[in-house]
Amino acid sequence: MADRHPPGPKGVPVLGNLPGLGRGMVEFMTETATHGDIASFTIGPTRNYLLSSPEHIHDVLVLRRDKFTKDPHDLRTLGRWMGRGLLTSEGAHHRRQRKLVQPAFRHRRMTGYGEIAVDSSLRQIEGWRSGEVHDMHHEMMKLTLNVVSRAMFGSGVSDDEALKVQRAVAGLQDVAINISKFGMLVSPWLLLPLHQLLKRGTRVLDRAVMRIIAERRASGAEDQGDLLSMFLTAQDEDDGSGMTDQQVRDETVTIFVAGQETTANGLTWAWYLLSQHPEVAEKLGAELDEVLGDRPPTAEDLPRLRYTGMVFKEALRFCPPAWTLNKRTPVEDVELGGYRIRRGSGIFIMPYVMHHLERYFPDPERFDPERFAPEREAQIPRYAFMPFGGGERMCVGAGFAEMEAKLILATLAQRFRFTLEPDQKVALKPLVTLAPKHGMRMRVAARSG
Ligand code: HEM
Repeated sequence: MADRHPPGPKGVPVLGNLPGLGRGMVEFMTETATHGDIASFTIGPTRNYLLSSPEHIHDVLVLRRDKFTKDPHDLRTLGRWMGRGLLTSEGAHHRRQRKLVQPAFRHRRMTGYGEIAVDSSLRQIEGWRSGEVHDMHHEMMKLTLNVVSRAMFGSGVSDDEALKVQRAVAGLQDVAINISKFGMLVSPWLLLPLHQLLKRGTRVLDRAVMRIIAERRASGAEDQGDLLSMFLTAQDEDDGSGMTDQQVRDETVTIFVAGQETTANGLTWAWYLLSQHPEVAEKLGAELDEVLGDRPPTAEDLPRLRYTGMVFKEALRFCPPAWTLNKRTPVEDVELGGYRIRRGSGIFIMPYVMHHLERYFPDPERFDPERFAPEREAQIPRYAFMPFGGGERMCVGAGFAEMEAKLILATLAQRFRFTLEPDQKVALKPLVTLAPKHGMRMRVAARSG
């Protein structure tokens, strides 16, 4: 096992590659991947590795998953307000929670969530008229928040109560992003006001979610077809135990965090890419006319909306909302690709980087849904395309997200065409998810009229 480091971009003394990263993380990582299947770089004293071969990724996420964890520092920071839900837990606790949460996303429950996605879309665009300009990023954020909230709480929770949870989660996400952004630059005590905001916000969120849980438990209502019902009645098949109120709270908050912005950004990029490729938008419209005519789509239509599915997959390839997985770290020294990787170093697995590798996606900067025609999709190796991650930490909501996004795409594209406003600047903003930096203002035109 070699003790030398894998190749990588040159850094500067003390700071290592921090200046390069500061100039743009997506660009830096894309360049780093050109150094090899395992490339290395440093952030201050910490050595980090970027994996860009499906084999190494499979090794870390699946074959030797027990040798790697999500970065404990990141888990602690997020856990302070998100608690110990699926995203922020590890080991036995994670495995148990995953078993309890997963059934809420089983196939047969999807029809109901699909109805919510279509109904919410129709309500949101009800007043839209040809010639109006809408910021599609803002619109998609609002829509997916509404969908996730209705799927979570069903109709048993008033709009007012759901809104309190939505606002509290959004506020906490902003504070948490600022803490991690400024945490690298200023001394910790300067961040105290932000930490206090986080504490206060968490109390507000806890009160709102706990009240909803208490009301639902007190009502004795059985399965109402929503995620909350599933969480409250979930039982561990080994010992029959269920989730405590705290666990239900943590998983609820996790679903709001993991399930809204990701889908919203995936859809926003899809609208942008469609606006730049009128021939694709045309073909999409033709499929919707043929399969649906004038009626709104349902989850049962999805197998026949093949091109719609290909368009969404290619949008996820081109601009994966989860552009990087949570950083992993080995729990002990390990060997990977002939190199010794020390315990505590950082391991980066980045869907964005994988999705733009020429060897798997020829001419990667070209938007081309035909890559996902069934016979061609079968040639793409697992982990070359990985918008939802992989292994036991793979997105638990992947099926939900795909169904929701395709139904939203179908509902809106059936009725409108979207053109980018000429003065709209388009750039990537890679924070927790890959957002558009300047919003996405688009002019709408009714298709039938
Ligand atoms: C296009 C939309 C989405 C994308 C691209 C996406 C992507 C991902 C990825 C890549 C991970 C793995 C992170 C890692 O391993 O570091 C993940 C985890 C997760 N996602 Fe999603 N997601 C999406 C939508 C959703 C939705 C709609 C929900 C719930 C309704 C959801 C719930 C979760 C949860 C709970 C986890 C943690 C799973 C675990 O660790 O066991 N996601 N997601």
